[in-house]
Amino acid sequence: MGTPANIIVGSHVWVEDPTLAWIDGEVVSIKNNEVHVQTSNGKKVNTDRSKVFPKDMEAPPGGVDDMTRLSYLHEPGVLQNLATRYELNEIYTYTGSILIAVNPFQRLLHLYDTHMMEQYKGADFGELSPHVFAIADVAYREMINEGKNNSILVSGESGAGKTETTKMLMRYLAHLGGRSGVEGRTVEQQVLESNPVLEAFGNAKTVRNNNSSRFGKFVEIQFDKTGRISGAAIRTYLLERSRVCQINTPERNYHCFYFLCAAPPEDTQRYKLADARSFHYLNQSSCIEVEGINDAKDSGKNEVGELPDRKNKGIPESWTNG
Ligand SMILES: Nc1ncnc2c1ncn2[C@@H]1O[C@H](COP(=O)(O)OP(=O)(O)OP(=O)(O)O)[C@@H](O)[C@H]1O
Repeated sequence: MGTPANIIVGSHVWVEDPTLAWIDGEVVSIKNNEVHVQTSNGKKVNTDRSKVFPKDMEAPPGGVDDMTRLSYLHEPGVLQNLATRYELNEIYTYTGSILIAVNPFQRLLHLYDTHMMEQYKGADFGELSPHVFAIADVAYREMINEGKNNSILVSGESGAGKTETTKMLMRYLAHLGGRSGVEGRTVEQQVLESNPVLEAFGNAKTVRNNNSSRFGKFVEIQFDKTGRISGAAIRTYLLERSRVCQINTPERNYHCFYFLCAAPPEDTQRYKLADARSFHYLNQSSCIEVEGINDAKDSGKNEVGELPDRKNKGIPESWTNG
Protein backbone atom coordinates (compact mmCIF):
# COMPACT_ATOMS: atom_id res chain seq x y z
CA MET A 1 0.00 0.00 0.00
CA GLY A 2 1.63 3.26 -1.10
CA THR A 3 1.61 6.43 0.98
CA PRO A 4 -1.36 8.57 0.01
CA ALA A 5 -0.20 12.00 -1.07
CA ASN A 6 -3.59 13.73 -1.14
CA ILE A 7 -4.53 13.69 2.56
CA ILE A 8 -5.55 17.19 3.69
CA VAL A 9 -7.61 18.61 6.55
CA GLY A 10 -11.22 17.56 5.91
CA SER A 11 -10.28 14.37 4.01
CA HIS A 12 -12.34 11.27 4.71
CA VAL A 13 -9.94 8.51 5.59
CA TRP A 14 -9.41 5.05 7.08
CA VAL A 15 -7.19 4.52 10.13
CA GLU A 16 -6.26 1.33 11.94
CA ASP A 17 -8.41 0.28 14.89
CA PRO A 18 -7.38 -2.40 17.39
CA THR A 19 -10.79 -4.12 17.38
CA LEU A 20 -12.38 -3.27 14.03
CA ALA A 21 -9.17 -3.50 11.94
CA TRP A 22 -10.06 -0.22 10.18
CA ILE A 23 -12.34 2.68 11.11
CA ASP A 24 -13.33 5.62 8.97
CA GLY A 25 -13.05 9.22 10.07
CA GLU A 26 -12.20 12.80 9.08
CA VAL A 27 -8.82 14.50 9.24
CA VAL A 28 -9.08 17.43 11.65
CA SER A 29 -5.46 18.57 11.62
CA ILE A 30 -2.05 17.67 10.22
CA LYS A 31 1.24 18.53 11.91
CA ASN A 32 4.38 17.60 9.98
CA ASN A 33 3.79 13.87 9.37
CA GLU A 34 1.28 13.39 12.16
CA VAL A 35 -2.37 13.25 11.20
CA HIS A 36 -5.16 13.85 13.70
CA VAL A 37 -8.37 11.98 12.84
CA GLN A 38 -11.84 12.17 14.38
CA THR A 39 -13.27 8.69 13.83
CA SER A 40 -16.91 7.88 13.08
CA ASN A 41 -17.20 6.00 16.40
CA GLY A 42 -16.26 9.13 18.32
CA LYS A 43 -12.57 8.49 18.99
CA LYS A 44 -9.62 10.77 18.31
CA VAL A 45 -6.62 9.10 16.70
CA ASN A 46 -3.15 10.54 16.12
CA THR A 47 -1.18 8.57 13.60
CA ASP A 48 1.57 8.78 11.03
CA ARG A 49 0.55 10.06 7.61
CA SER A 50 1.71 6.79 6.01
CA LYS A 51 -0.92 4.90 8.06
CA VAL A 52 -3.86 6.95 6.84
CA PHE A 53 -5.73 5.88 3.69
CA PRO A 54 -8.25 7.86 1.67
CA LYS A 55 -11.87 6.72 1.79
CA ASP A 56 -13.92 6.60 -1.39
CA MET A 57 -16.99 8.69 -0.56
CA GLU A 58 -18.60 7.85 -3.91
CA ALA A 59 -18.41 4.08 -3.57
CA PRO A 60 -21.79 2.46 -4.37
CA PRO A 61 -23.75 1.61 -1.18
CA GLY A 62 -23.86 -2.09 -2.12
CA GLY A 63 -20.15 -2.24 -2.98
CA VAL A 64 -18.70 -3.30 -6.34
CA ASP A 65 -18.67 -6.88 -7.63
CA ASP A 66 -15.18 -6.52 -9.14
CA MET A 67 -12.60 -4.88 -6.92
CA THR A 68 -10.60 -3.63 -9.87
CA ARG A 69 -13.39 -1.03 -10.05
CA LEU A 70 -12.58 0.38 -6.63
CA SER A 71 -11.15 3.90 -6.66
CA TYR A 72 -8.62 2.92 -4.00
CA LEU A 73 -7.30 -0.63 -4.02
CA HIS A 74 -5.86 -0.58 -0.50
CA GLU A 75 -6.55 -2.94 2.41
CA PRO A 76 -9.32 -0.93 4.13
CA GLY A 77 -10.99 -0.30 0.76
CA VAL A 78 -10.95 -4.00 -0.13
CA LEU A 79 -12.17 -5.09 3.32
CA GLN A 80 -14.91 -2.47 3.37
CA ASN A 81 -16.13 -3.63 -0.03
CA LEU A 82 -16.16 -7.30 1.03
CA ALA A 83 -17.93 -6.43 4.31
CA THR A 84 -20.59 -4.36 2.51
CA ARG A 85 -21.31 -7.23 0.12
CA TYR A 86 -21.26 -9.80 2.92
CA GLU A 87 -23.98 -7.84 4.74
CA LEU A 88 -26.13 -8.38 1.65
CA ASN A 89 -25.29 -12.11 1.57
CA GLU A 90 -23.10 -11.53 -1.48
CA ILE A 91 -20.26 -13.83 -0.47
CA TYR A 92 -18.44 -13.79 -3.82
CA THR A 93 -16.48 -10.86 -5.30
CA TYR A 94 -14.08 -10.75 -8.24
CA THR A 95 -10.68 -9.11 -8.38
CA GLY A 96 -10.24 -9.34 -12.12
CA SER A 97 -10.32 -13.06 -12.89
CA ILE A 98 -9.73 -14.12 -9.27
CA LEU A 99 -12.74 -14.99 -7.13
CA ILE A 100 -12.75 -14.02 -3.47
CA ALA A 101 -15.16 -16.02 -1.29
CA VAL A 102 -16.13 -14.96 2.21
CA ASN A 103 -17.32 -17.86 4.36
CA PRO A 104 -21.06 -17.33 5.05
CA PHE A 105 -21.13 -19.87 7.92
CA GLN A 106 -24.70 -20.69 6.93
CA ARG A 107 -26.23 -22.78 4.19
CA LEU A 108 -27.13 -20.60 1.22
CA LEU A 109 -28.83 -23.40 -0.69
CA HIS A 110 -30.27 -21.17 -3.42
CA LEU A 111 -26.70 -20.27 -4.42
CA TYR A 112 -25.80 -23.78 -5.45
CA ASP A 113 -28.94 -25.43 -6.82
CA THR A 114 -29.37 -26.87 -10.31
CA HIS A 115 -31.13 -23.76 -11.53
CA MET A 116 -28.08 -21.70 -10.59
CA MET A 117 -25.76 -24.16 -12.35
CA GLU A 118 -27.84 -23.89 -15.51
CA GLN A 119 -27.61 -20.09 -15.39
CA TYR A 120 -23.82 -20.09 -15.29
CA LYS A 121 -23.51 -22.74 -18.01
CA GLY A 122 -21.85 -21.01 -20.95
CA ALA A 123 -22.47 -17.48 -19.62
CA ASP A 124 -19.76 -14.94 -20.40
CA PHE A 125 -17.43 -14.31 -17.48
CA GLY A 126 -18.61 -11.21 -15.61
CA GLU A 127 -22.08 -11.28 -17.16
CA LEU A 128 -23.62 -12.76 -13.98
CA SER A 129 -22.83 -12.10 -10.31
CA PRO A 130 -19.46 -13.42 -9.13
CA HIS A 131 -19.74 -17.13 -8.39
CA VAL A 132 -17.61 -20.20 -7.97
CA PHE A 133 -19.58 -21.77 -10.85
CA ALA A 134 -18.40 -18.98 -13.16
CA ILE A 135 -14.77 -19.87 -12.39
CA ALA A 136 -15.42 -23.56 -13.07
CA ASP A 137 -17.29 -22.66 -16.26
CA VAL A 138 -14.39 -20.59 -17.65
CA ALA A 139 -11.90 -23.34 -16.78
CA TYR A 140 -14.08 -25.92 -18.51
CA ARG A 141 -14.74 -23.83 -21.64
CA GLU A 142 -11.07 -22.92 -22.05
CA MET A 143 -10.12 -26.56 -21.71
CA ILE A 144 -12.63 -27.55 -24.40
CA ASN A 145 -11.90 -24.65 -26.76
CA GLU A 146 -8.12 -24.67 -26.49
CA GLY A 147 -7.68 -28.38 -25.87
CA LYS A 148 -5.42 -27.70 -22.88
CA ASN A 149 -5.34 -28.84 -19.27
CA ASN A 150 -6.69 -26.32 -16.81
CA SER A 151 -6.29 -26.00 -13.07
CA ILE A 152 -8.25 -24.16 -10.39
CA LEU A 153 -6.34 -23.23 -7.26
CA VAL A 154 -8.37 -22.87 -4.06
CA SER A 155 -6.43 -21.27 -1.22
CA GLY A 156 -7.13 -19.63 2.12
CA GLU A 157 -6.49 -20.03 5.81
CA SER A 158 -8.00 -22.81 7.91
CA GLY A 159 -11.78 -22.50 8.02
CA ALA A 160 -11.91 -20.10 5.07
CA GLY A 161 -14.06 -22.49 3.03
CA LYS A 162 -11.64 -24.29 0.68
CA THR A 163 -13.15 -27.73 1.19
CA GLU A 164 -16.70 -26.47 0.60
CA THR A 165 -15.60 -24.45 -2.42
CA THR A 166 -13.80 -27.44 -3.92
CA LYS A 167 -16.94 -29.54 -3.50
CA MET A 168 -18.99 -26.89 -5.32
CA LEU A 169 -16.43 -26.78 -8.14
CA MET A 170 -16.55 -30.56 -8.45
CA ARG A 171 -20.34 -30.59 -8.41
CA TYR A 172 -20.46 -28.00 -11.18
CA LEU A 173 -17.90 -29.80 -13.33
CA ALA A 174 -19.80 -33.04 -12.79
CA HIS A 175 -22.95 -31.22 -13.88
CA LEU A 176 -21.26 -29.99 -17.08
CA GLY A 177 -19.47 -33.20 -17.92
CA GLY A 178 -21.94 -35.73 -16.56
CA ARG A 179 -23.71 -38.36 -18.61
CA SER A 180 -27.43 -38.45 -18.15
CA GLY A 181 -29.26 -41.77 -18.34
CA VAL A 182 -26.14 -43.91 -17.98
CA GLU A 183 -26.71 -47.20 -16.14
CA GLY A 184 -24.93 -47.76 -12.84
CA ARG A 185 -22.73 -45.31 -10.99
CA THR A 186 -21.08 -42.79 -13.25
CA VAL A 187 -17.53 -41.49 -12.87
CA GLU A 188 -18.81 -38.10 -11.77
CA GLN A 189 -20.97 -39.72 -9.09
CA GLN A 190 -17.96 -41.65 -7.86
CA VAL A 191 -15.85 -38.48 -7.81
CA LEU A 192 -18.43 -36.66 -5.69
CA GLU A 193 -18.97 -39.66 -3.44
CA SER A 194 -15.25 -39.83 -2.67
CA ASN A 195 -15.56 -36.66 -0.55
CA PRO A 196 -17.24 -38.20 2.52
CA VAL A 197 -14.66 -41.00 2.55
CA LEU A 198 -11.70 -38.63 2.25
CA GLU A 199 -13.18 -36.37 4.92
CA ALA A 200 -13.78 -39.29 7.32
CA PHE A 201 -10.12 -40.31 7.15
CA GLY A 202 -8.47 -36.93 6.72
CA ASN A 203 -10.65 -34.38 8.54
CA ALA A 204 -10.85 -33.59 12.22
CA LYS A 205 -12.23 -30.96 14.56
CA THR A 206 -9.67 -28.23 15.26
CA VAL A 207 -9.91 -25.00 17.22
CA ARG A 208 -10.78 -23.14 14.04
CA ASN A 209 -12.85 -25.58 12.08
CA ASN A 210 -15.10 -28.50 13.09
CA ASN A 211 -14.33 -30.21 9.79
CA SER A 212 -10.73 -29.23 9.11
CA SER A 213 -8.92 -31.07 6.31
CA ARG A 214 -5.62 -32.19 7.77
CA PHE A 215 -4.18 -33.07 4.36
CA GLY A 216 -3.76 -31.47 0.97
CA LYS A 217 -5.38 -32.87 -2.12
CA PHE A 218 -5.00 -32.59 -5.84
CA VAL A 219 -8.16 -33.61 -7.63
CA GLU A 220 -7.77 -34.45 -11.28
CA ILE A 221 -10.89 -34.79 -13.39
CA GLN A 222 -10.34 -36.14 -16.88
CA PHE A 223 -12.63 -35.25 -19.76
CA ASP A 224 -12.89 -36.78 -23.22
CA LYS A 225 -12.86 -34.73 -26.44
CA THR A 226 -16.58 -34.13 -26.25
CA GLY A 227 -16.30 -32.66 -22.75
CA ARG A 228 -17.70 -35.67 -20.92
CA ILE A 229 -16.01 -36.88 -17.73
CA SER A 230 -14.01 -39.99 -18.55
CA GLY A 231 -12.02 -40.53 -15.36
CA ALA A 232 -10.72 -39.00 -12.20
CA ALA A 233 -7.86 -39.29 -9.76
CA ILE A 234 -7.35 -37.82 -6.34
CA ARG A 235 -3.86 -37.46 -4.99
CA THR A 236 -3.62 -36.72 -1.29
CA TYR A 237 -0.50 -35.56 0.47
CA LEU A 238 0.89 -34.40 3.80
CA LEU A 239 -1.62 -35.92 6.21
CA GLU A 240 -1.09 -34.58 9.72
CA ARG A 241 -0.10 -37.99 11.09
CA SER A 242 0.78 -36.83 14.61
CA ARG A 243 -2.95 -36.24 15.25
CA VAL A 244 -3.58 -40.00 15.30
CA CYS A 245 -1.72 -40.44 18.58
CA GLN A 246 -1.77 -36.96 20.11
CA ILE A 247 -4.70 -34.57 20.50
CA ASN A 248 -5.57 -31.79 22.91
CA THR A 249 -8.90 -30.31 24.06
CA PRO A 250 -10.91 -28.91 22.26
CA GLU A 251 -9.69 -30.75 19.19
CA ARG A 252 -10.54 -34.27 18.06
CA ASN A 253 -8.83 -37.14 16.30
CA TYR A 254 -9.84 -38.04 12.73
CA HIS A 255 -13.62 -38.40 12.28
CA CYS A 256 -13.32 -42.05 11.16
CA PHE A 257 -12.41 -43.26 14.67
CA TYR A 258 -15.54 -41.74 16.21
CA PHE A 259 -17.66 -43.02 13.33
CA LEU A 260 -16.35 -46.53 13.96
CA CYS A 261 -17.09 -46.32 17.69
CA ALA A 262 -20.60 -45.10 16.92
CA ALA A 263 -21.32 -47.90 14.44
CA PRO A 264 -24.27 -50.28 15.09
CA PRO A 265 -23.72 -52.81 17.93
CA GLU A 266 -23.21 -55.76 15.56
CA ASP A 267 -20.21 -53.99 14.03
CA THR A 268 -18.75 -52.64 17.27
CA GLN A 269 -18.93 -56.12 18.81
CA ARG A 270 -17.45 -57.79 15.75
CA TYR A 271 -14.53 -55.38 15.55
CA LYS A 272 -14.08 -55.19 19.35
CA LEU A 273 -14.91 -51.51 19.45
CA ALA A 274 -16.42 -49.57 22.33
CA ASP A 275 -17.37 -46.05 23.37
CA ALA A 276 -14.87 -43.51 22.02
CA ARG A 277 -14.16 -42.43 25.61
CA SER A 278 -12.58 -45.79 26.37
CA PHE A 279 -9.70 -45.35 23.87
CA HIS A 280 -6.56 -43.50 24.90
CA TYR A 281 -6.04 -41.98 21.45
CA LEU A 282 -9.53 -40.47 21.59
CA ASN A 283 -9.93 -39.59 25.28
CA GLN A 284 -6.78 -37.47 25.56
CA SER A 285 -9.13 -34.68 24.55
CA SER A 286 -12.36 -34.07 26.44
CA CYS A 287 -14.01 -33.33 23.10
CA ILE A 288 -15.75 -36.49 21.90
CA GLU A 289 -18.84 -35.07 20.22
CA VAL A 290 -18.94 -32.20 17.72
CA GLU A 291 -21.88 -29.99 16.99
CA GLY A 292 -23.06 -30.60 13.45
CA ILE A 293 -21.44 -34.03 13.15
CA ASN A 294 -23.56 -37.09 13.90
CA ASP A 295 -20.95 -39.83 14.25
CA ALA A 296 -23.50 -42.64 14.25
CA LYS A 297 -25.28 -41.29 11.17
CA ASP A 298 -22.13 -40.34 9.31
CA SER A 299 -20.63 -43.77 9.92
CA GLY A 300 -23.22 -45.09 7.49
CA LYS A 301 -22.87 -42.34 4.89
CA ASN A 302 -20.71 -44.37 2.56
CA GLU A 303 -22.68 -46.43 0.14
CA VAL A 304 -22.11 -49.67 -1.74
CA GLY A 305 -19.25 -49.48 -4.18
CA GLU A 306 -17.40 -46.56 -2.66
CA LEU A 307 -15.02 -48.79 -0.84
CA PRO A 308 -14.85 -51.92 -2.97
CA ASP A 309 -11.78 -53.20 -1.15
CA ARG A 310 -13.14 -52.56 2.33
CA LYS A 311 -12.43 -56.12 3.41
CA ASN A 312 -8.74 -55.66 2.72
CA LYS A 313 -8.77 -52.42 4.63
CA GLY A 314 -10.70 -53.75 7.62
CA ILE A 315 -13.57 -51.34 7.14
CA PRO A 316 -16.80 -52.39 8.86
CA GLU A 317 -19.69 -53.48 6.67
CA SER A 318 -21.94 -50.75 8.00
CA TRP A 319 -19.80 -48.25 6.11
CA THR A 320 -20.65 -49.81 2.83
CA ASN A 321 -24.14 -51.03 3.55
CA GLY A 322 -25.51 -47.51 3.65
N1 LIG B 1 -19.91 -21.66 0.75
C1 LIG B 1 -20.23 -22.05 1.97
N2 LIG B 1 -21.54 -22.13 2.33
C2 LIG B 1 -21.89 -22.51 3.58
N3 LIG B 1 -21.02 -22.80 4.57
C3 LIG B 1 -19.71 -22.73 4.27
C4 LIG B 1 -19.24 -22.35 2.97
N4 LIG B 1 -17.89 -22.36 2.99
C5 LIG B 1 -17.54 -22.75 4.23
N5 LIG B 1 -18.63 -22.98 5.00
C6 LIG B 1 -18.66 -23.39 6.43
O1 LIG B 1 -17.38 -23.19 7.00
C7 LIG B 1 -16.84 -24.41 7.49
C8 LIG B 1 -15.35 -24.44 7.19
O2 LIG B 1 -15.15 -24.49 5.79
P1 LIG B 1 -14.09 -25.49 5.12
O3 LIG B 1 -14.02 -26.77 5.87
O4 LIG B 1 -14.42 -25.55 3.67
O5 LIG B 1 -12.75 -24.64 5.36
P2 LIG B 1 -11.29 -24.98 4.85
O6 LIG B 1 -10.74 -23.73 4.27
O7 LIG B 1 -11.30 -26.19 3.97
O8 LIG B 1 -10.56 -25.28 6.23
P3 LIG B 1 -9.32 -26.25 6.57
O9 LIG B 1 -8.11 -25.65 5.92
O10 LIG B 1 -9.28 -26.20 8.06
O11 LIG B 1 -9.68 -27.60 6.04
C9 LIG B 1 -17.63 -25.52 6.77
O12 LIG B 1 -17.70 -26.70 7.55
C10 LIG B 1 -18.98 -24.87 6.59
O13 LIG B 1 -19.74 -25.00 7.79
